[in-house]
Amino acid sequence: MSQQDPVVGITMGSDSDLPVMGAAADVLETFGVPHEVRVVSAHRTPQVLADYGTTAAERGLKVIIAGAGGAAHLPGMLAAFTTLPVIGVPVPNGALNGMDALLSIAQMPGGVPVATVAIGNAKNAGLLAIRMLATADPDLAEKLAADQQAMKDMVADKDDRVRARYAGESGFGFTG
Ligand SMILES: Nc1c(C(=O)O)ncn1[C@@H]1O[C@H](COP(=O)(O)O)[C@@H](O)[C@H]1O
Repeated sequence: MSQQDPVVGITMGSDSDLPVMGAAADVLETFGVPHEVRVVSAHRTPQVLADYGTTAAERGLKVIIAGAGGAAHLPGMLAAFTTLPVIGVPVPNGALNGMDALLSIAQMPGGVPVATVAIGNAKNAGLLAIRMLATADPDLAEKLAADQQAMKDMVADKDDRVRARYAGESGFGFTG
């Protein structure tokens, strides 16, 4: 397999999901994880979905991310066609703003698991895929650890600024 062969497949039910799903591609790009991005629909292109799911592992994919809105059957149907881990992203749209997609994706029958992230949180889907890959990739695990440390530093910074702003105002002897 060449260096550039995708190991993560990002799929979505429509190109209208792209503004949300782009965040998954962005985080994979940042971590240097080869990925592909496809529009695949359980309802509108069922045969393409079946082909994608059945060939994903033999094409070298390790994880599939699937985002869909409304009656979101894409992640579950992909999970039915493959043994690869599937991460579902409920895309917010329409009258129910993602609640429908969240329940469609999370409420899978026993035996066909789909990992589900929060409504619209494609970034976490990307990060979860990276965590899965990192279990067998020490370089990637190191990058994840550095990213986590940067987040800790950022929050510590915020804490410093908030504490400085309210220092001496608490009246409860708040010294932390
Ligand atoms: N939920 C699904 C599936 C599927 O689950 O296979 N295919 C398309 N869709 C969703 O329909 C919404 C509206 O799509 P359009 O914007 O194309 O009308 C999108 O959020 C898409 O994910």
